[in-house]
Amino acid sequence: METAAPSAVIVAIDGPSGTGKSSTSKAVAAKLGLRYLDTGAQYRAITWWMITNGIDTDDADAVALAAGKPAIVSGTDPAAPTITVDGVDASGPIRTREVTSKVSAVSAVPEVRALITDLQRGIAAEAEGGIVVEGRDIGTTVLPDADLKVFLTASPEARAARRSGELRGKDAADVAATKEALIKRDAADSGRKTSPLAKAGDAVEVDTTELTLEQVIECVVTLVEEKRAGRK
Ligand SMILES: Nc1ncnc2c1ncn2[C@@H]1O[C@H](COP(=O)(O)OP(=O)(O)OP(=O)(O)O)[C@@H](O)[C@H]1O
Ligand SMILES: Nc1ccn([C@@H]2O[C@H](COP(=O)(O)O)[C@@H](O)[C@H]2O)c(=O)n1
Repeated sequence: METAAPSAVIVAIDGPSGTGKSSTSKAVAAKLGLRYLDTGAQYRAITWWMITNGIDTDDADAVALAAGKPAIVSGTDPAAPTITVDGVDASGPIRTREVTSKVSAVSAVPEVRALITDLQRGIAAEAEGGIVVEGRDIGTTVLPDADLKVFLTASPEARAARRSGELRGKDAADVAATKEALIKRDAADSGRKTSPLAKAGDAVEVDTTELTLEQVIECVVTLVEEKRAGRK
């Protein structure tokens, strides 16, 4: 499926929640003139549509039956990524706590994964200059022939502190609750049967716990440049 132009580079960035996938991928894509795809936003979008349309997100059969109904469109400009559902801007609604708590159940449904995976492969194939695609199963399932695969990690403590700081300031109770929620989501994402969160065998693992965001971006940019140089 990866049929972009010969000079194009396809980069897959996977990892658990809060490891810095979105921030890193957007910045790397912007620096290198590549497109950017946030696949988590697509799973959040279909989850938001299920909730809005009264589908019980714990009922896998009902979710599977409805999965083909919403039209999900992702804009891949790293400076201004967009996501719409049936033509409606969903970028705000997909970030609510309700969607975050239900997205793992919806994304575990094989029919949902099949549809979203097709969508992702189509977007990658159309990105003539190349693309950075971030998610949980990009290197293992969606784009197994990606030119570069990166798997970001960070300690649960670092990830919770980052997320809590983002929400309301670094209160100890917030950090503990956030840590529990992200561990629970990672366990669900890693434990599902269909394309679970996993590091591809040929992915480069980068532990970001002690790194600044700028250092992680620089590290990935260097890895992409090394790949490009090796292809000349
Ligand atoms: N190396 C880092 N050091 C400090 N803060 C970071 C670092 N990387 C990312 N962050 C911050 O951590 C938060 C989470 O980052 P980001 O949204 O990029 O993670 P993610 O892996 O895409 O998360 P999710 O999978 O939950 O969407 C953001 O506020 C981001 O600015
Ligand atoms: N390739 C992917 C990407 C995401 N998911 C599911 O979506 C959830 C939300 O992802 P965020 O990156 O926006 O936090 C995530 O917890 C997964 O359930 C996925 O399955 N595959």
